[in-house]
Amino acid sequence: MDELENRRLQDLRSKIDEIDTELLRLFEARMETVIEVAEYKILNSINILDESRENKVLQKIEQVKNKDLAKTAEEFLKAVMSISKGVQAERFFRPETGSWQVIPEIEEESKIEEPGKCVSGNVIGFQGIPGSYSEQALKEYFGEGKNTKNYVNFEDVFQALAAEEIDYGVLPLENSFTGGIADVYDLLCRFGFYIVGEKCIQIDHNLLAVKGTKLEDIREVCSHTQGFQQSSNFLRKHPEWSQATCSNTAVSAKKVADAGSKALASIASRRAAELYGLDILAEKINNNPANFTRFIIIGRKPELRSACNKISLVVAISHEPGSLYRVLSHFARNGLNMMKIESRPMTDKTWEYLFYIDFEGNLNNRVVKKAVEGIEKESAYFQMLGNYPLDKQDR
Ligand SMILES: O=C(O)C(=O)C[C@]1(C(=O)O)C=C[C@@H](O)C=C1
Repeated sequence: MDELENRRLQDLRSKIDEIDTELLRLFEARMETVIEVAEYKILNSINILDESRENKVLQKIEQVKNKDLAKTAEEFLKAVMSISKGVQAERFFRPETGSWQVIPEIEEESKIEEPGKCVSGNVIGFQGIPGSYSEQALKEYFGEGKNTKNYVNFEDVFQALAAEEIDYGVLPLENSFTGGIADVYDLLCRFGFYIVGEKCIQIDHNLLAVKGTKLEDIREVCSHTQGFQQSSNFLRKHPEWSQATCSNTAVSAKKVADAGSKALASIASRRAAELYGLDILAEKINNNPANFTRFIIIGRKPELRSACNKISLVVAISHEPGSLYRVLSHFARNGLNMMKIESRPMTDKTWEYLFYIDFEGNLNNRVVKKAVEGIEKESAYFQMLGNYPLDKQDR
């Protein structure tokens, strides 16, 4: 190659370099835009694949002046759209559930109703029956006089939300004495719904029985497992009492009232005693006088408002030295306050764990967003559970 030819090649290559720089700038802009499109579509339940839009995009090849390039221009656009869909899928598609998921960062604040001020037509579900602590949390969060529906099991509340029978669900997530409520954590992951609020309530358990009952009449106590665990010191003083587990503390109070037998007692709330006409034989029998349960409000969609200052997410990390450290380093590096981390065994993988993490922040904040993106990249599995206003009693 003579020197002249060599120079010509160099010139052409530097022209290609300039074009590539420009192409990469445009590529980045397109990918950022298709991610925004995906976020919008997921939040509005619109399919990612839109063939009619793709056909419209392909019509742009008419703009190509060199008609010899029309066919390859079409291939180019098809490839770009294919890459775009790959980026959308990589970022948002969760193959394990077959659904799309978005970090709730683009919802416009003005459009969102605060769950506590939810429109009158909204129906709120809870587990248990009237007099349950879940109903108390519901009333304290949403206020009195709302449309409510109650369900036998925690899973029924999730199913009802999925079937659009209810708009929100209220569920206990953790107790200050007994810790996390495993079933609710597992259901949160399985259904992929969002936490949109929380309410902490003080739980005071009481020993209830039909009117005129004395302690020595009792043979059996019924309650929810949490009621038993949180009152274990009191129950230890009565080893002669057998224990019967009910799906809910209020259900146990109703059972005692229905049975009408002095041999039966229940551990439940003061309101349950009032509702089912029972006597309180012993007040505040919980081990810890400061016994709190944190309830979460779940919804089908994330609800991001400026008042949201607490984020919950779940991650699975790879079996590699330092992997948990790398996930947690994003909190330290970005100066974010981690409030809780709890591990739960993965149901389908023995000795592998999911980590539930709560920390302070709002997803519209650039630093928070950066940390969340970093954590997502570092994790083998990532699920955003929600960004919601912290209930101050949780501190
Ligand atoms: O415009 C959209 O709806 C997009 O999601 C973007 C896009 C594209 O890459 O242009 C990707 C997927 C759809 O099938 C259609 C078009």
